[in-house]
Amino acid sequence: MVTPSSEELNAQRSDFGLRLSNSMAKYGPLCVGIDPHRKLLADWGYNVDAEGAELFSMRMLQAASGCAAAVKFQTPMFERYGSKGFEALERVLYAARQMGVITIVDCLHGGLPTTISAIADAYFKPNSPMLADAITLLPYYGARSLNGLISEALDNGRGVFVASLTSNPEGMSLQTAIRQSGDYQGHTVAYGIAATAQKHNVDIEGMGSVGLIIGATIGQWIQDSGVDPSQFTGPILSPGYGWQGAEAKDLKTVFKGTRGNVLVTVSRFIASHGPDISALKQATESIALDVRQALYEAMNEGENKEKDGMGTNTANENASANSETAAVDSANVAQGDKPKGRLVVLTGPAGVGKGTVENAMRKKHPGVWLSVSATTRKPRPGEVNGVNYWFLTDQEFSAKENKGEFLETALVHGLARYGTPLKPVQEHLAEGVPTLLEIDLQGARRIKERAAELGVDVVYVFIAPPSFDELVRRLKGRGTESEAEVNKRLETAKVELAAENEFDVTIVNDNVDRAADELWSVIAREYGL
Ligand SMILES: Nc1ncnc2c1ncn2[C@@H]1O[C@H](COP(=O)(O)OP(=O)(O)OP(=O)(O)O)[C@@H](O)[C@H]1O
Ligand SMILES: Nc1nc2c(ncn2[C@@H]2O[C@H](COP(=O)(O)O)[C@@H](O)[C@H]2O)c(=O)[nH]1
Repeated sequence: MVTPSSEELNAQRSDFGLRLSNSMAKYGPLCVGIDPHRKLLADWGYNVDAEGAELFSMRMLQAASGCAAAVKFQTPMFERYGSKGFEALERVLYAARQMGVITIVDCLHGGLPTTISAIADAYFKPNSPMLADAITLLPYYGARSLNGLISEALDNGRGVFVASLTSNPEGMSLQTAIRQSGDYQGHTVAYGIAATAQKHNVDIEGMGSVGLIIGATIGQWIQDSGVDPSQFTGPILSPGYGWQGAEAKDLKTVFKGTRGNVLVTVSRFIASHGPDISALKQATESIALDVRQALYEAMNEGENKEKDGMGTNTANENASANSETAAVDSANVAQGDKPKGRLVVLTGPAGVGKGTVENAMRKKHPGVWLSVSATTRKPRPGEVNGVNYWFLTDQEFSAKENKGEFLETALVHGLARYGTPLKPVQEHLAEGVPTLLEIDLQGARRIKERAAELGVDVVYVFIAPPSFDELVRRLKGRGTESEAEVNKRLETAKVELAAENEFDVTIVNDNVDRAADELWSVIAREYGL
């Protein structure tokens, strides 16, 4: 008899952990929270009832499909409408299954084993009315009280997320309390919960199906809890990003050294861009890139962790849970002796597709860091401060310029000022992180003048359109500028096109994927990747 290899066994798995890690490898670490708050329904012009909640949810689902790894529904937002609310949730879950979107039902159930075993019938069985890929659980009847329900989930290829570290201050004092007896005596309550959950994941290659909930806002409290997310091999669901106050730096603090198993939920920030579907999609894509970048950096902080008391594998041994490309990039980028590559400066006429190409490239290679410029122009719908640009007033911009905080600045199209913050560029280059700027021709020329003085080596890349007519078509088709602004940009474009020979490399953007691959090959060559 031929014994199947672990790869073959893994390929046969149809469990939640594998489905989710495949989805995260494809779409990144974002989970769209679908929470039909009453205020959002009113803002979107919907009735504040079960029907409004359903319409809202269907639209959010549409925005998330193809942009996020999973969606999460908060049951109280449906339950408030009684049986009609549950019917709405059933229909939305059905739609998600038809669309192939992974669903998490945030019902936070917990209780005595005999009582909560009924929950398996509600969510895990093939003919369950609200069949979901995973649900959330509260472990405060004791983490082992959940074992029966977890077994039912695993037997049906489903998963669970057990609340471990929530972000409310009162929750923290409870969760960091020291256990007085029993298993994990002397450890915190949260540690015991995490260690009990981890036991279900130990023999699984890659990401397990029993996850934890760890709030992104807990910051340094993570240390008091004794829980080390980098040692956990199930998925970690992390609420609190954006609206509730957590930023990229918080993800880095809490999830230092994790290996691609953190799923960040964002809800109100995305919903606030609705109901327009393209604005919702754009907001989802922006935040997805932001989260991906922050978690990638978190992954690289905390390399070489040793085994800890949870008896789990080390972070590096669990790299297989990670997205393929991120793992490859990390192996190459995060080594001790990092090559110091040249700064990559990307320029091209307005509307040629610089942003589109560079986004496509970074989706495949999240290890590339894109500088976030400052600008005095107003945000477009869906643009996010700190993600697309730092949106500054004229006074704020001038103050920073006077303090020498910019590598370069320019008045672009005679309409607004733009500038590259100097310090983050220097820091990323010093760490050997592939560093990319997307700036206009004046900025590129200014960098040429200053590069030697700053000790920065630069490779200049020009993105060209297949033809001028196509450039006009793209610029007008984008629909984000008035006719006067489009004309202004086309004027600048003529000057920029004439400067192509000042650049080291030209990439013709006739096809986004191909141009993105070309851009990556320039970066890979520069940084020895
Ligand atoms: N290869 C391509 N084929 C067809 N359309 C494209 C291609 N690349 C980008 N586009 C489209 O062209 C428009 C402009 O793209 P994008 O906003 O990325 O340009 P940009 O160069 O970053 O602009 P700006 O200089 O104003 O920042 C968008 O609508 C985008 O979808
Ligand atoms: N010189 C700089 N140019 C920049 C910077 N950031 C962006 N840009 C360029 O401005 C135009 C317009 O951009 P848009 O987002 O308003 O359409 C485009 O050509 C960008 O490349 C910067 O920091 N410095």
